[in-house]
Amino acid sequence: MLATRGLTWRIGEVAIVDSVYLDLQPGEFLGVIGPNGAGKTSLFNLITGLRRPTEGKVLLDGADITALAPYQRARLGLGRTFQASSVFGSLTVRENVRLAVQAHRGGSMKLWRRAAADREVAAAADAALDRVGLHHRGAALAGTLAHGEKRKLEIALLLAGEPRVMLLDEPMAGVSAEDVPELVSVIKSLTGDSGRAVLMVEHHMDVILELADRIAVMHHGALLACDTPDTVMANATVQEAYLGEAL
Ligand SMILES: Nc1ncnc2c1ncn2[C@@H]1O[C@H](COP(=O)(O)OP(=O)(O)OP(=O)(O)O)[C@@H](O)[C@H]1O
Repeated sequence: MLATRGLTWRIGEVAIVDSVYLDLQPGEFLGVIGPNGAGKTSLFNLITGLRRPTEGKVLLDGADITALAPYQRARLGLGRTFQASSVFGSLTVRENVRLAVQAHRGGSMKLWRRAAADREVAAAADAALDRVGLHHRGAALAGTLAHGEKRKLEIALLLAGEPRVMLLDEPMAGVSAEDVPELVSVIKSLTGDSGRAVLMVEHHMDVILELADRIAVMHHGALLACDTPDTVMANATVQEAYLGEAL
């Protein structure tokens, strides 16, 4: 579904991302881990098109999308979580999601069928809010949400774009321990239907182990291992890379 082929990003002589080959199957959940500075976010940026690789390719359904802009990749079904800055704090949660649905469907809405389109947008937004368990907070101002709720809203905004491949960059960041299990179950449900694939960077190993079908380990920009959780955890090279860090 999503693949990278020798994906490389150099700054001067330094390879921040070093010849990474990844394959993501439909319905698969791939966790990306690695010590701080390993290149995980940079890899994400290359896949979503925020950065252009020095070498290598990104493929979606076998088609080379390396030269496409982020919005073009999003249209093809590659979505990443919105950063908090793309949430309008002074609008309600429901209004934020409706805007995201509208932005996604924009071109197809003719003025004469405006009322019907509005109903469709509202229904899609409500479905996304239901999906992440935020329906009851629809009328709250987005700026007043707690961290865990904000992360859920970011996922709802992503769902509004109907992505086939979702990239989540540290979805647990800033979330209090008591909110983690609920967010994990929301994220778990994302691959449950429709063959949607998820690529997730996350520092919490317990979260990765609960969610991931396979784990890719990055170290100094390169892929150290990419395998089932059990195999990766038993890998001596991976343990060495994490020496001094809790794995
Ligand atoms: N624009 C840039 N210019 C120079 N160096 C950069 C740039 N972006 C990233 N780096 C460097 O590349 C390396 C990888 O950074 P990156 O953020 O991708 O790692 P990461 O694995 O996501 O780290 P963390 O887990 O801390 O978020 C780091 O050493 C970082 O300082």
